Amino acid sequence: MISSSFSVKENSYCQYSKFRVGCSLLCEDGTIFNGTNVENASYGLTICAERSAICTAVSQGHRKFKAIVVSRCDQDKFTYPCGACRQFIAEFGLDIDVYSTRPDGSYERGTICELLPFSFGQSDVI
Ligand SMILES: O=c1ccn([C@H]2C[C@H](O)[C@@H](CO)O2)c(=O)[nH]1
Ligand SMILES: [Zn+2]
Repeated sequence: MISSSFSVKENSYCQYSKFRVGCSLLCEDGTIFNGTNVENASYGLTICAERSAICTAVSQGHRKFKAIVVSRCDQDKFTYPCGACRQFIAEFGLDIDVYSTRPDGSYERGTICELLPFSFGQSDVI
């Protein structure tokens, strides 16, 4: 998962920010989907790597996810998904593990519930 997120990061389309992000999403059945950030000249249309991977997985009929691994740029620090992506991940389960990596392969982990406490979700609207 970590190495595949590193690899897919190279496909990042990020000519505006130059901030390359790669993401690997593990489904409960073991299938892995990858995603990168895809930027746009109309900046606000940019989609993050996390949402890109989730949309790919859902489009292929997968909805049950165990973990998501995110690798960003080549910075030597751990960073976590933006607020929009946290909300997007939480839609599919508050127990999903979120891993943040560093270029040396080290990682930190937290559940989406820890990253997005008091979240708004399906039970609030259905
Ligand atoms: O969780 C995040 C946060 C940012 N980005 C992307 C969006 C944009 O292309 C670049 C800089 O914000 O990083 C992601 O892919 N995931
Ligand atoms: Zn995001």
